[in-house]
Amino acid sequence: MEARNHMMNKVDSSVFPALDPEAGPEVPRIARRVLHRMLRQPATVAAGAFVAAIMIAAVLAPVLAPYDPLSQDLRRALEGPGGDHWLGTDYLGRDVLSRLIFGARVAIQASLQTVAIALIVGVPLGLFAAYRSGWWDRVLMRLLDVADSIPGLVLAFAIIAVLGPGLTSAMIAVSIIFAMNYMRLSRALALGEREKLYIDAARVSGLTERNVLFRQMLPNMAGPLIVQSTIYMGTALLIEAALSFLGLGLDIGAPSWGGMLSGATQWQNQQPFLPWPPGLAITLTVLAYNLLGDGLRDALAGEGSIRGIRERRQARRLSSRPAASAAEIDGPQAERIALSIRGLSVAFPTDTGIVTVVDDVSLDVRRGEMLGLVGESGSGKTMTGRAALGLVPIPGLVTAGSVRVDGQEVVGSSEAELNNLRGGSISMIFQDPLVALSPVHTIGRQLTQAIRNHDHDLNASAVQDRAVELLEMVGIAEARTRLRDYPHQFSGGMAQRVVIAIALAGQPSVLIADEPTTALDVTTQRQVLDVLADLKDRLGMAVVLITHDLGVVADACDRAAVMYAGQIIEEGTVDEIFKEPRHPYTSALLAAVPTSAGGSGRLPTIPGRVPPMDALPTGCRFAPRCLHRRDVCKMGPIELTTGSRCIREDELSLPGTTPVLRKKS
Ligand SMILES: Nc1ncnc2c1ncn2[C@@H]1O[C@H](COP(=O)(O)OP(=O)(O)OP(=O)(O)O)[C@@H](O)[C@H]1O
Repeated sequence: MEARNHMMNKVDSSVFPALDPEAGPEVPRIARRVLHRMLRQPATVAAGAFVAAIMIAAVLAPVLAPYDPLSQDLRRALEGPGGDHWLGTDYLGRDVLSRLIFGARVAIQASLQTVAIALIVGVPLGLFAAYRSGWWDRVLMRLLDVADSIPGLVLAFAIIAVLGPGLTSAMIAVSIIFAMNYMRLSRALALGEREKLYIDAARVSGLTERNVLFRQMLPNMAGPLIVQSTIYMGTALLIEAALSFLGLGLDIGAPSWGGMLSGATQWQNQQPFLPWPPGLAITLTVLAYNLLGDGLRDALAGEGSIRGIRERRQARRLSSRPAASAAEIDGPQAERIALSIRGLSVAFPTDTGIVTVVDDVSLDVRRGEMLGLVGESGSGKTMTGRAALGLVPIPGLVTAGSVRVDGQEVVGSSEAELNNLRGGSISMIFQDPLVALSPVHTIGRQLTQAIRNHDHDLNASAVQDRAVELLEMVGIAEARTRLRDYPHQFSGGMAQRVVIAIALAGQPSVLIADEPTTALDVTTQRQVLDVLADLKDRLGMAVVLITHDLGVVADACDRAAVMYAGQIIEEGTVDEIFKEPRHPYTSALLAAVPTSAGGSGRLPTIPGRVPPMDALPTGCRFAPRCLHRRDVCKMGPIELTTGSRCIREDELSLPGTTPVLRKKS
């Protein structure tokens, strides 16, 4: 609970668009843009105008209709179109135009009511099933499966049998069938939305379930639901017309398009024009509904989701914030910073509450610099690296802080913006190269694909040349020939070089290398580290080398940040960290590294284990394992002030070491 409160306090509502109280006004703006796009589609405009005209006719029927639609004049039966009766008269001498206008009322009312009932019933159930998941979802979906297995017509008859005959019962039956489809659609949409960061953020912030469902998720699902509704309106209208045609709808004399069509077919021989007005009204209205739905779908496709817009706006706002790092570091230094992380926290919702696994991490990595992010397993190194690319796995989320790559904010950026950033400004390589490469495509195909992703203008031979250049850059001999090889034809070290080459395709300024040498033997490790160090110098890249091996840090890095239980506990140059550690944890880690002095016997180990992230001690997180702990260490959180998170750093004189540097290959 404490962890949860702690996390909630840290949630910065400005980081999460969904929680932004100002997010509301985006919706009318999006609606305006969608409308603007629809107005540029002539077919959609014509369809919209037609539907609008029908709706106006339905509402104003008593004013617009020249005659009473029920008034009969048998002397003038079956007249063709003329001055008194613009669309002629039917077999009872009733004015066809007036009946058509009043018929629009029935058609519009039936379609609107049917769809409205279906939406009101189906969408909340679908949302609820997806959001709650678990047995709620299973029970609701099984019930739906049972209902779905009954043919629609049988189900409709069953409902009519219960409710009694008549148009209203029939349309309620149709509503229920539509509602089942809406339930499936909204569940599928909600399942997609539920996994997104903004929903986690909304949950974490303590918003009520109703608020999350209807204020956060529903607006982002509106597009497909509206499009589906226009299609169902047409279908409902057709069903109403068919029921009336068969005499199962309204009273036979009442003006409905289906009823008019039915009567007209009996008198078609005497008055061939008679079926045309209701027939055309039905066909054109259904067509207009569908065209409107198509146009709306196209217009929404150009827009993305409402959340996408909120995210873009948020990203703009974040990128207009002054960069803390730039403000804190002198001009020329600040310009050289390629990756700046400030107060980053990452959390995961778990059964026991929200667990913060990366807590208030701040780092700067300059161009041409390699920073070693070192720590025991589970200390939060990978999660920090992933957050830098906006790749925190679901259901984790960034709960606070900022990550800037080349000055561009990552936290709160939309997927589209992140996709531009990833591979371009920042790239990442992982531990096992063979998992990162597709086994069924040649290296050349994978490399050229990566190059094309970033440079669409290069022709085929330029792409090929660039692929060769990249392979040569990472030290692969006979590069042109090797482009035709598959990953299994490469050794582990060579495959890791290929992975690095692919990561370089977009000329990133920041490369996150997550344990890139762990899966390799010692000699190959050295070679891959040499490649990274060489690229960092030649290309001026900022490299973050994630590792649990201090030897690797000594070999390749300029600076190091030591992580423990989600926090950076010490930071400095490699020389400072190794020779004069200021945190007992760093010192204990160093004691476990082989030294140039050699020595006999077993290397010392650190007693105890890293505490679970949901049961951290108050005060210094390392205190329970620390040989230098005092009561003061347990009193409260300790800040990373002068490069160390040890409250006793001034009193302690901790032993360092001279690491064994592996031979350059
Ligand atoms: N999908 C997840 N759900 C819940 N917790 C997770 C998830 N992924 C990671 N964690 C937790 O986040 C914490 C940090 O994990 P992270 O992978 O960043 O550690 P690490 O220092 O990189 O460890 P390693 O060296 O083993 O990769 C760990 O406590 C881990 O249990």
